[in-house]
Amino acid sequence: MSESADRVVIFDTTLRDGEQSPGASMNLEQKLQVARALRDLGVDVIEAGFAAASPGDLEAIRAVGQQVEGPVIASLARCNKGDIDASWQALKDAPRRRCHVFLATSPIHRDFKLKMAKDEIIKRSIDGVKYARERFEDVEFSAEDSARTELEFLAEVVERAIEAGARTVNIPDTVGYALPVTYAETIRYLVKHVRGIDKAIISVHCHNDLGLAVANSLAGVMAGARQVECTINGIGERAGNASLEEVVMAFRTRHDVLAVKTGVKTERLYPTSRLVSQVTGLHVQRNKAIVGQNAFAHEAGIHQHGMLTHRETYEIMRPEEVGFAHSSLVLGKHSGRHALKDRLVALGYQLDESQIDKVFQDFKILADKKKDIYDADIEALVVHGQILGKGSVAWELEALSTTSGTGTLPCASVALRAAGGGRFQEVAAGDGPVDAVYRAIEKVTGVSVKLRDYQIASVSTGEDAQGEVTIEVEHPTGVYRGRALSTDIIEGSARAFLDVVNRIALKIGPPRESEARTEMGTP
Ligand SMILES: CC(=O)SCCNC(=O)CCNC(=O)[C@H](O)C(C)(C)COP(=O)(O)OP(=O)(O)OC[C@H]1O[C@@H](n2cnc3c(N)ncnc32)[C@H](O)[C@@H]1OP(=O)(O)O
Ligand SMILES: CC(C)C(=O)C(=O)O
Repeated sequence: MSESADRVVIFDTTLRDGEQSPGASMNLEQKLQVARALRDLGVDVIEAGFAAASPGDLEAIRAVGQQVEGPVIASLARCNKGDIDASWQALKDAPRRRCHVFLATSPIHRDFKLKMAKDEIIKRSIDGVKYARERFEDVEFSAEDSARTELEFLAEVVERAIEAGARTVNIPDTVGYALPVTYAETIRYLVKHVRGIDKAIISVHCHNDLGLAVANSLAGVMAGARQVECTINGIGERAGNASLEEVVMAFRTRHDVLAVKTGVKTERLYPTSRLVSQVTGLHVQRNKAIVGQNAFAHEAGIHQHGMLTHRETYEIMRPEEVGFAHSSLVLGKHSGRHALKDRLVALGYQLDESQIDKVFQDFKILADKKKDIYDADIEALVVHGQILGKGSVAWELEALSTTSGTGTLPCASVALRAAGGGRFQEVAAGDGPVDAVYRAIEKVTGVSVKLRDYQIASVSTGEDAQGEVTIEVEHPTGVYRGRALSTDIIEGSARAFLDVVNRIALKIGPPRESEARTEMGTP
């Protein structure tokens, strides 16, 4: 851990305070998986749990302590021998370990919860830190509910904890009550009034009950704190803790003002966020800063136009910095012509201005009805007649029959009508009836593709339920998606395939006369 004055220690408590989010409990394997990801992310301290909470938590802390090398591994403990002994049991074989003891200091906790007078709090804190120091070199003391504690008393407790051997003194805003200005005042007060404060690192631990956890943490750092306790995705008790990714990216993006650094490899933020979300089952809201699905997505036309001219008009961070693949311009009802034109070009369409105007009009009508506009929707607007005329559908399904069953080779016979006139038919065998149909269509059209994804879903109920077939294929000219609805799943599969073939035909031009196909008489 660097000792330089501008280095902030990142103390991750996803596995302890984060796990206190209702429903987020993790088993040993899951804790190990997250701990390894936190190590790869580059955090300095991992609080792996509360050893006295349960035998399972003790074992998980032990496993993390022994198997995850690099960061300091911490266990939380109340100021009592049992909790500290449990922490020692968990961490005695860990190469880098910390015991984190805590005791509440605020009047409301003293009077109602602990029923202890001020002098008892001081004695219990000193005893706890000293007992922990008999085993652990590295002891942190937290004055729980610091933000609602009388400043003079808080300073006294902190001073005595440092004298007793605490190397880190944590000043938690346990219930998220502080404001940036008051929290900064508290930290400044301690810096000024606690004798021996320079022997310890001041730590901040902020909860998000008023949505101020990150702002308060930053204010604390600006006032002199050099450790931030935080969690991935901001998970934690009640409204959560300060979000690690937000704190770290604020330091990085506003280094001009905050002037501190961390050891976090920011490009690991997004993958770590995804992992924690999967393991805990706690979804990340779409508009969550840094790691939400919308964090680098732009829908409004004016913003999209800005992004197309210069990314920094609407982005203060690069998505790659936090492990996102790229920014996205999402097409929707607020999008403008610039973004639509850009997408059309990306999809391979060379349309003139009047054609773009027409697509734009149709696009706005569609966007009023449909929340998400996919590339396939844009392609459908262009392909299905409105822009390039009915004749742009190169192939239409005329007839289809299949045979399949146990012990027989699945076969299909497909007849298609070509846009330029003529009815063509082919038969083919395949691994199943759908595969046979696809091979027959390939033979008729001369368009050969690699199927990447095939999905069928029921879109209604009952015996006449419609099946929606969606497919994704790879062709030398690109990746295409097709979709079709039918009560007959083989027919739906054929139509989805033709949807794709027609998109490809639009790009590569109409079928050549020389292509080998069997023309049939019109019935
Ligand atoms: C702000 C925070 O996030 S603090 C961490 C909170 N996390 C947790 O509580 C999760 C793990 N906790 C647990 O599994 C259980 O609460 C245990 C095993 C630790 C304790 O369980 P129990 O012994 O049944 O006690 P219970 O939780 O009901 O009550 C807490 C007891 O600890 C005492 N206590 C609370 N904080 C402290 C402290 N920092 N130091 C010493 N004693 C404390 C309370 O006064 C109460 O004592 P009592 O039993 O003599 O009345
Ligand atoms: C134990 C301390 C650090 C805590 O979690 C809090 O006060 O919120």
